Amino acid sequence: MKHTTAHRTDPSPRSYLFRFVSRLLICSTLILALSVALKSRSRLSLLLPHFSTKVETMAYQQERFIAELAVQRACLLTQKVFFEKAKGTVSKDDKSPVTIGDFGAQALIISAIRKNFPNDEIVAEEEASSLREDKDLSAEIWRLVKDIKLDDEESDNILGGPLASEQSMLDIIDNGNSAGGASGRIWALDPIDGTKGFLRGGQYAVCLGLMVDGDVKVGAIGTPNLPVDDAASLDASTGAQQAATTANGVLFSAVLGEGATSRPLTSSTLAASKPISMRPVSNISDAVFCEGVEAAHSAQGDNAAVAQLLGITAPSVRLDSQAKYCSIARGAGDIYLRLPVKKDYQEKIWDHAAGDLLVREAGGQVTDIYGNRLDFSKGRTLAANKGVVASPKAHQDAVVGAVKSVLKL
Ligand SMILES: Nc1ncnc2c1ncn2[C@@H]1O[C@H](COP(=O)(O)O)[C@@H](OP(=O)(O)O)[C@H]1O
Repeated sequence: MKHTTAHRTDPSPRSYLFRFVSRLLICSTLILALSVALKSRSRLSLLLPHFSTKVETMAYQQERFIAELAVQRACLLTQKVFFEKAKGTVSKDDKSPVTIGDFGAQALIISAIRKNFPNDEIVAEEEASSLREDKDLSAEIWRLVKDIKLDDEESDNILGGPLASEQSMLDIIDNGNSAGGASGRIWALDPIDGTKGFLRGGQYAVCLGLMVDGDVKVGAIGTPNLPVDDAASLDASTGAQQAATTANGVLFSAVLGEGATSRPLTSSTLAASKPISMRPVSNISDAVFCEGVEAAHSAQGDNAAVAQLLGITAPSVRLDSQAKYCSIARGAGDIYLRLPVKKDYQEKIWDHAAGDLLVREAGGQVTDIYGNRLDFSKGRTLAANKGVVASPKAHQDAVVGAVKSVLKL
């Protein structure tokens, strides 16, 4: 048998030199290309103000995905709590279903944030000290939390899978104790917004927003009792009934500079999304306004006076929770008025962060009663603002003008 052997001859000094020079050339060309690319990016961002936002916000796609998936999983828990425990309940004492749902949803969402963004801070509504003292309640919440998972295993694993133990659930709940503020990445979480609506079987929302240096960049809101149909509107008297019969639940989300979307809530992977936007309103008197069901949370008499001043004759649509922001963002209503009842009440950031971004990304504007943008950099509350006024951008000045006139500001 013939063997053929390939002989490698040692390269000559000339070919060494040739290889060295050619590698040097390739490296310097790459460095040159990189620096040109970086320079042209900063030049472009001066010429096109949106360019830098685009580049920056593309980084938030992962945050949006995790927020949506985490909210979707937490909605499974709130729905389970409602159907097992809340139906027919009206009280809101410490052992109420809403307390169970609140703690459970908070634990699930914070554990998903911890898994994916371990260095981020979280401002959440609940803290676990009362749970540590009430062993029965803690055990009951753990029994629910440990069994909640998305049907799609891969999606559930992305969120970190099931929580490890009852003790770790309590520790995770306490991770929501950030003081908030003007710097760093801070999530604002309301595990069940609209607790009264939840108990009634009406509207409630699972809300999560990400602020970076005090500016809201990402928002996700799950509304398990809103109908998927954009055109469907609810009011206080029919909301509960419709929720029980026609609603499938909707998951809303937005990223700063990227627009707002909605998709049906599922128990598995995320469903396909579609862009949403506010309804075009050429004449403000044709607008429909939304307000809270609870008279203790917004001054319904003042809201009505503002509507009258604007020539609005349609009755208000009353919804609990940030479902109001969601409704106007998808054109089921146009204006959201939350005029203060108590002079010294400070709105909580978790009640507004995600909704504020959703409406602005859907073509609206959100301010307080003075016309100032909501300032999420002041800590756990909107200490620099009073009330909320949201409407299509083109009409915001007129609506705020009417608010000032009614409130004599
Ligand atoms: N005096 C007040 N003025 C405005 N908001 C208030 C309030 N007292 C409580 N709230 C907030 O109103 C939220 C509900 O809003 P809405 O009435 O629009 O559904 C409550 O959230 P929770 O339901 O999470 O407790 C609570 O944070």
